[in-house]
Amino acid sequence: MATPTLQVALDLLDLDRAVEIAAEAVQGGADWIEVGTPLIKSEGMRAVRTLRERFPNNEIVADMKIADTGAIEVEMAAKSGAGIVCILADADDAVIAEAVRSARKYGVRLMADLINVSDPLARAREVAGLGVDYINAHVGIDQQMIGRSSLDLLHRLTGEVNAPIAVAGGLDAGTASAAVAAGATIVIVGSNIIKAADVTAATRRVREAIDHPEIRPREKESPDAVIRRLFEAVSAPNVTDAMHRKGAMAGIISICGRVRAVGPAVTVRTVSGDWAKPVEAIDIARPGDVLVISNDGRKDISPWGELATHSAKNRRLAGIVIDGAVRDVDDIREMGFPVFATATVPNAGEPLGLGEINTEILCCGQEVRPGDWIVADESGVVVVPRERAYEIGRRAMEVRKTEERIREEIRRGRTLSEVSELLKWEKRR
Ligand SMILES: O=C(CO)[C@H](O)[C@H](O)COP(=O)(O)O
Repeated sequence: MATPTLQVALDLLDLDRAVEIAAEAVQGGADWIEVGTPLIKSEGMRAVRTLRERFPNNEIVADMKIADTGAIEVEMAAKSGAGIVCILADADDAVIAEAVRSARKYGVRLMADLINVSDPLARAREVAGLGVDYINAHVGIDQQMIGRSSLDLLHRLTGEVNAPIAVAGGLDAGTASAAVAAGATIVIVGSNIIKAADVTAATRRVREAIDHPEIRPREKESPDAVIRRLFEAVSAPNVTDAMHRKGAMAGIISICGRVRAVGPAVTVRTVSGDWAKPVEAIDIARPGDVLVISNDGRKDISPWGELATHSAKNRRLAGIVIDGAVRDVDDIREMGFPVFATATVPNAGEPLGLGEINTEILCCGQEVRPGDWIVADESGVVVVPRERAYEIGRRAMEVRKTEERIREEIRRGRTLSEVSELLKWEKRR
């Protein structure tokens, strides 16, 4: 088997950062350098020219995602120094045919990207027939976030298409290795290399994995276990970032300081400090659930205290979130159990049995339904609609990864303003 090609995808906005990251990736064993679509949109053909000059020994791939004017876009990329130009397989045959003619004229190769193609196998065969050089089994970044898999797409193509197959879409060392074992000859990795604090080490891990490919049995995890794993790895701020600043409860804090609670909500609506329903809900909740209680925002009476916390802890609940007050704070702190509340007050309520369990409630300004996911830490409490929990978990992980690299660049001496090119990207009016 020929050595597979490792292509690093520079999906960044800033050319200086892209050059630095590319250098580290090449040191780790990347063969081809892809000028990612965001970089091309941000910096234009200057990005292709610069990377060509800085990396004379590496193939430069221009991810133009061509949809129209095939000839001129291939010409631009070729004249700027790209050796391979990416076109959308979804483009009309007329666009692909023109791009192929232009590619032959300027001595470059074409890679057709199967992103969003409804019948990938049929289209892959067609574009290969039109003269495209490589087929890219690509699942795009937004598609990955809702659970689509590039490996699944790859499996539909290998051995069926008369062209070398590249694969892209959320690959890491493990999935890259499996992709080569399944027949991919070009492995494209973006996020899991370029967002790493140590890009060289991350590239090396992928290099090593694809040079010794193996099919590893995929871990069987339930959807809820995957969601929990994702949310446990991120912070509440990562989650609100992923939700475009939505989902955060207002005016609620952690009673025990540095604790976290992650889990699906069991909701409780109670009235005027009545503690019957909150305590009944402890027995209804499953281990790992978060009890989310609305007490009409009343801060003068506590429907929750130490004994309830003790009981919740015994039942292995993940935490308590209450739009209202709690008491016995010193005992709760001693238990170190995650309780999030809007106030503390020593007054107890009465067990009257008013209210409801597992209905939609409003908690600190956010609607919470049974089964919505809660991510709470010292920064606050975020509620994630249950139908978007997987997607938001994936997006929050990407936020976390992006911050890892930025943190590393700040550690190396840059300011946050420089790393994020603040002046360039301030919103123009
Ligand atoms: O073309 C792209 C997005 O449209 C990316 O370059 C490609 O998906 C690889 O990046 P990642 O590994 O982060 O998915």
